[in-house]
Amino acid sequence: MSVGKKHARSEGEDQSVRTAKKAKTDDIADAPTDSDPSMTAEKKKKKDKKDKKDKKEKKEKKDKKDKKEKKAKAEEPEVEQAESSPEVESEPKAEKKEKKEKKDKKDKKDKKKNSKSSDESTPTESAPTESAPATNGAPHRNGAAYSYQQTKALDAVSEDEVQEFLKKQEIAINDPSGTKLRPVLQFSHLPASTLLSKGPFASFTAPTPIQAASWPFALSGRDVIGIAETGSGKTMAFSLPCVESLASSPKPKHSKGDRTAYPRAVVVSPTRELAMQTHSAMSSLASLVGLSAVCLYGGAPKDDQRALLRRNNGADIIVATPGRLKDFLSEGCVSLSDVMFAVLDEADRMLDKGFEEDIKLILGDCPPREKRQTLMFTATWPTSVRGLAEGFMVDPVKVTIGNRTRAGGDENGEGNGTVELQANSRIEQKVEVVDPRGKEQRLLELLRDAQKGSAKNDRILVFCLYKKEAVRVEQFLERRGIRVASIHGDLRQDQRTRSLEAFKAGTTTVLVATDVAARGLDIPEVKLVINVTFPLTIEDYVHRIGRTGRAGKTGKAITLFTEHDKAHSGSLVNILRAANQPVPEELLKFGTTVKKKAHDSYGAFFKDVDLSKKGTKITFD
Ligand SMILES: Nc1ncnc2c1ncn2[C@@H]1O[C@H](COP(=O)(O)OP(=O)(O)OP(=O)(O)O)[C@@H](O)[C@H]1O
Repeated sequence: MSVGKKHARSEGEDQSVRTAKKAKTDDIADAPTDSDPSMTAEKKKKKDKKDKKDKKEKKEKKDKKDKKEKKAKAEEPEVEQAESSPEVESEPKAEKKEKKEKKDKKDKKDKKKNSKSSDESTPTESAPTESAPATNGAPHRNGAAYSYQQTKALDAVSEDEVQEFLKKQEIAINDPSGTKLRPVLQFSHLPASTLLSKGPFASFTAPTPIQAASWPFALSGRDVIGIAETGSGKTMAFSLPCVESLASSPKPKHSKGDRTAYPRAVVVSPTRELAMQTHSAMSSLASLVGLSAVCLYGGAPKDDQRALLRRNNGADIIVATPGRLKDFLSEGCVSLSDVMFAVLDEADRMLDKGFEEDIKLILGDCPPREKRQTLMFTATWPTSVRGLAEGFMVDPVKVTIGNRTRAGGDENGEGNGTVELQANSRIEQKVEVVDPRGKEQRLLELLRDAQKGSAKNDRILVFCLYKKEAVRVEQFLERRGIRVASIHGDLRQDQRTRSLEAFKAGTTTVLVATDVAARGLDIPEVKLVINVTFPLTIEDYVHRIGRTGRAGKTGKAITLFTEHDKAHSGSLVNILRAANQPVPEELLKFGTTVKKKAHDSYGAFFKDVDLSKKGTKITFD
């Protein structure tokens, strides 16, 4: 059994068992032992005294711990915080149990079928794609009238050409239902529709690999997990099927006096800026077929957003950050009961501890997973979230781009099928091991060097871990004459937006950011990313550097690595090697053991660096 599956079980099924167990232990702890008739008065007195002392000690300990936690919180690194209020996806218990049993049975069967490929993506190389897929014409379970029909143009492509494309683009598709849909190699391979007749892809030459491989499944109404490198067009990968799905189905009617907004699609993003960006992309597409999209995010007046919802007749699509969406849900301004299409963008971030409860609540407000289509996209897919993700989906098709399935392979070079973390291979990565005290000075040298001569207007993104650090670094650079702005959680939303706009427009060429800017932001022409302080996780490193080298372009990332970051040396070495990047000797000295993220149920475990991994470039047309 994979760790992912184990995880799924511990998150779902064991919940009731755990509660029952806890109740039992609580019973024992609270049992009034002094009711024992054999106890003498003397003994009882002694016991009372001891209990009092224990209680006092316990209280002191707790106060101390609280104080410590409070202090630690004040110095916490900057990550977008979720304001959670837990509630699980609501399903009757018996139904849930029955479904789970069925799923377990099916999982076992699928596992047997896929035993060669383990629980992860299987390269489709040897499996012929079908020219008449089983899903042709089948109705979507979310009620969408759209039906995916493989086009004659795609039928006409030879099987060799399809296989060549899958191999060259390192596309792996794992479909538990065994449907083998061909990737759409060209936009002209997509079925004709009103949306496509408006020419939404005029500025692109061909679908990116993640779009090519995931569209046929998503357009067929299937749940999809899409994993592809940063900057590879994942937004359009989920936007097109979403808009097609909505455009083909009538909007359900609600009573005239009902002022609640009933969107039919919801996209959840971890940060405000990413939500705004995704909203802008989806809105452009949706407007081509008369659909509307509204963005809901924190830090901006709710009244304005409420007014937008009303003006757009409730809006067909809502792109939101979890906190603000939850607010609107609890106020009754928004209901997700009509949602046919739910997307978790940056899915691993949305499913990790900070947002997990919010996501359970949001998806719990949508129709059950059997009646909606759920899509998850990301560039990084750590084992810890995989089980949880599948619990929100029905037989998801997993589409993975990149040679990620070889790590941990046997002596014949056969992979164990595990999807590995991978950085965009068009980014030149450099790591400098430095003295922590010299970081700011080194940053200044790097900036001056990178913006020499004709490169003086090149955009550079500088990442810090802490908000206070970002403020300090910004001031340090400002004092030395660098045109700089910053984006972090201590700024008001209008300040954050202004900084980002100035950076995008090129009026500020250096942007100092915390990890609120690490994921998803598509800023044109960022030439260089500098990590002043290493992020909390290696996944965040991959996302941070992924702000450069987007849409087929090249980019550069420089990381200042200090002894304080040595816990990350092993995973960083892995990432560098997989992308054929130089590994400095000084980095190796910190060790090459990879400490996997600790998990509540399984604890931390270790894995050696895979020195055999080689990266390959994915080409854009
Ligand atoms: N078919 C295409 N051909 C060329 N460029 C494309 C294509 N599809 C999307 N793009 C462009 O590629 C850029 C990156 O796309 P997008 O922001 O969706 O990447 P992403 O995979 O979501 O990245 P991240 O993992 O960082 O969130 C965008 O500017 C987008 O307009």
